[in-house]
Amino acid sequence: MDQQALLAQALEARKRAYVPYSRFAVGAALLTEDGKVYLGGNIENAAYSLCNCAERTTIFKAYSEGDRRYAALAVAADTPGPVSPCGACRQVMAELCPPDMPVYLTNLKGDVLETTVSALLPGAFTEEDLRG
Ligand SMILES: O=c1ccn([C@H]2C[C@H](O)[C@@H](CO)O2)c(=O)[nH]1
Ligand SMILES: [Zn+2]
Repeated sequence: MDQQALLAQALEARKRAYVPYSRFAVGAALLTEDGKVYLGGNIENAAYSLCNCAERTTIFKAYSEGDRRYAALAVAADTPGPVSPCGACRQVMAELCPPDMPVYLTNLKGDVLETTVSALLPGAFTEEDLRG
């Protein structure tokens, strides 16, 4: 699956968002090394701090289904430029995805930014930092 197809899946995933509070739907599509695609949207809550981003919904879905090797992630939202994943999602990507994994960011206008997990969070806190 190429970049364009994965981005199309991320746009499709926006339909899975539950966003009664922000009305800001985000979609993410995670491609596994086996060629499977997991979709997820952001899931909000009346207790606002419990809102879960599309990126984490998708990565957690894949991980908890036993799919643990990922090839690429695409994210889509209605933003002026390519959507910018929040810090929490960058940290989760740094933990569960390969550092050089491509991340494709887009918006409804078709702007695309191709980056990587490590570029999104330089100097990430990792498991290694827990060793004294
Ligand atoms: O990259 C992002 C940025 C924001 N959100 C969600 C969180 C919240 O539900 C809404 C507004 O921040 O968008 C995502 O899902 N992904
Ligand atoms: Zn996030």
